[in-house]
Amino acid sequence: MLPQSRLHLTCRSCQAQARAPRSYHHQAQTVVRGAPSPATTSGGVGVLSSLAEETPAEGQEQDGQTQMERPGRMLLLSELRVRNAAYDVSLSRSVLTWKRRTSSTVYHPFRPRFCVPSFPRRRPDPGVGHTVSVSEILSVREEEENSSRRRDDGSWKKIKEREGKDCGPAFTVSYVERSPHHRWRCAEVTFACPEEALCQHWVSSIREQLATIVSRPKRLLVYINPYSGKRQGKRIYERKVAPLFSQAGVSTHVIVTERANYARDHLKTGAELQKFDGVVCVGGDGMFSEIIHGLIWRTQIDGGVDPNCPEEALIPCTLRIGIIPAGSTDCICFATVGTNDPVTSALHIIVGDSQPMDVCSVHHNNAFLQYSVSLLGYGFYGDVLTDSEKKRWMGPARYDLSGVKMFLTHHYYEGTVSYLPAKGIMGTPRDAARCRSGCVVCQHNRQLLPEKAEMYEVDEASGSESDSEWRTLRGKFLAINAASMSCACPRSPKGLSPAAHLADGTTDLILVRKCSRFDFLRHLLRHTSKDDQFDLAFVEVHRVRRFRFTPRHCQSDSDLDLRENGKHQIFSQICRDHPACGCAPAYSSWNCDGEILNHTAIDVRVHCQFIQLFARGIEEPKVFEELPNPCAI
Ligand SMILES: CCCCCCCCCCCCC/C=C/[C@@H](O)[C@H](COP(=O)(O)O)NC(=O)CCCCCCCCCCCCCCC
Ligand SMILES: Nc1ncnc2c1ncn2[C@@H]1O[C@H](COP(=O)(O)OP(=O)(O)O)[C@@H](O)[C@H]1O
Ligand SMILES: [Ca+2]
Repeated sequence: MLPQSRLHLTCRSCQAQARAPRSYHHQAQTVVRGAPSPATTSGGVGVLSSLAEETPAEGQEQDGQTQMERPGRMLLLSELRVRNAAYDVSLSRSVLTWKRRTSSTVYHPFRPRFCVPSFPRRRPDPGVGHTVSVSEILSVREEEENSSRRRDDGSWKKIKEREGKDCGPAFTVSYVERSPHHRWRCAEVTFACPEEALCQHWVSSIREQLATIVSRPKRLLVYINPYSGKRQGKRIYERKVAPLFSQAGVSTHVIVTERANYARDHLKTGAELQKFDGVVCVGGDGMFSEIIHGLIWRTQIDGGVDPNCPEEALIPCTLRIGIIPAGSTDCICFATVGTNDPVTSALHIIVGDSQPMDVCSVHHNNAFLQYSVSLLGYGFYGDVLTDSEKKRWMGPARYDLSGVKMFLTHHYYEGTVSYLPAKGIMGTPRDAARCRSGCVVCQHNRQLLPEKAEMYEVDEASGSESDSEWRTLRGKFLAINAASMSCACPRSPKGLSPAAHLADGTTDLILVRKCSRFDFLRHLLRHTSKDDQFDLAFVEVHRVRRFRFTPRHCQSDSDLDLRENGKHQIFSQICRDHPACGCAPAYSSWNCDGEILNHTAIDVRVHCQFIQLFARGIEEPKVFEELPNPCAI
């Protein structure tokens, strides 16, 4: 028998205050159509019944709205206790809300105060409510009497001690709480119930809502590089990530890599990918690079496409990839989540976030070399990487030491850059606006691309006319960088190209021409300040769909003449016939997401939204009303 203690309610449908049972919910159809149901007109009293009875089937959702568009559609409402204080707790399809009862509390179920965490944290106000999106609930569990739970510090504490008294039946909800600097934490709140049956009903109702979120992964394939960064990958995963996955009911198959390219090769041939909802890599950008190479390759082979052929329309990868940052730069994680924090990344994976990302394919003489999602850098960044590989034992600091060394060396490199500007798109590399969660620029520019065909393929098909679209620059450069996303990282929180987009089908080609050391330092320093690193006479930046680079030593004078006539196809010809191409150690190399390319004459094209990450892009800080949450752990 269910508890029948009573609760004051005001129903928006009937505007009548009623004395209702402690557990109350509207008839679903009444709320959908905005008309009072027989139950509500006769006093706003509903009875506790199973969710299956009250939840309309898909076909009944006639207005076509999403769950989030109907936050007020209540499924459950009860008076429960949190830390021995009375709260009105409600569950709708989209939010879980709990609000402290005061003597004057009159419940307004359709006017919740949205109280997502605010910063800085303010003193708790007992009258304030808490609202958590169902999509950000991680798990719910029923507390056993006298049960104990492991704390973050590894010790155990009794639930009863926590509640301060014998609390009877109780359930605990774990959910995402936002902390400063885009970090997410797992918070918990325990609700004490007057009856076991009510407790079970709450637990099963929340679980049923969670089960409707189909985007959440259930099985993950995890690769750990034990040598990434400060060699803490395994420890980070075991201590910080695995417990969260297990708490959220995500099963994992964990593989610790035994050599470079172990994960890539396993994905290419061995992994039973149909068994998994996603792949997680624990490591740095180099490890992520391994994962995408394996996955992209496998997707093409499974789809009957030749991954080596530059003219083939490649099949995008649908299996999402999660990054647990444990590397030296971790710029792919930082630029897609906003922070390099393993717990935050794990929570984005658990809630089933999706973020599409552009991928550049790099070819040399029509032969596939590598994919890139972050930085393709020749000159300065290529040399920093080459030099730093010898200092791997130093960990992440190797980049700073090699950076200073290469800055002092002050080499310049001659070559020719041709590029196909991205036309008709929204956004430029000099925009003040940034690519953020739900970016409209990425959505808009994706729609500009013809279905199943990238822009460059269309250009090639149209023959000589598209040649006129190409622009060619020749000169002496300190650095040639292509940033397919901002490349924000702790060293440069705004990144190499702050206005670049994660998924707009373009890359920002940054050319730093030969200049003095002093000027180059000014340019570098601006990566760490608010000043515009492109606002210098020797720096230019272009948003492009495709580009080619040929170093000076790969070109003959006659080749240069030919190219000036617009025959850019000559690039591959020159390189094939020139024995010195790309191999001479006296010249720079390309840094491709932290891997050194074997060739220097390259042809790069962007594949719009080619892979999917367990991320949502960087969230804009929001002004929230309040959320001091005394229950957060
Ligand atoms: C004077 C300070 C200047 C700071 C300039 C910082 C610019 C940083 C831009 C970083 C872009 C990073 C793009 C990502 C690359 C990663 O894919 C890739 C692989 O990552 P992983 O090891 O995790 O696998 N990482 C990298 O290639 C590392 C690039 C790091 C470059 C650091 C450069 C430091 C430059 C210091 C110059 C100091 C001059 C001082 C003169 C007195
Ligand atoms: N078990 C392993 N032993 C040695 N190298 C590995 C192993 N697993 C992966 N690698 C390679 O280590 C390199 C660096 O990995 P990454 O995770 O990016 O660390 P970091 O950020 O410190 O550079 C990558 O090129 C990757 O292919
Ligand atoms: Ca891009």
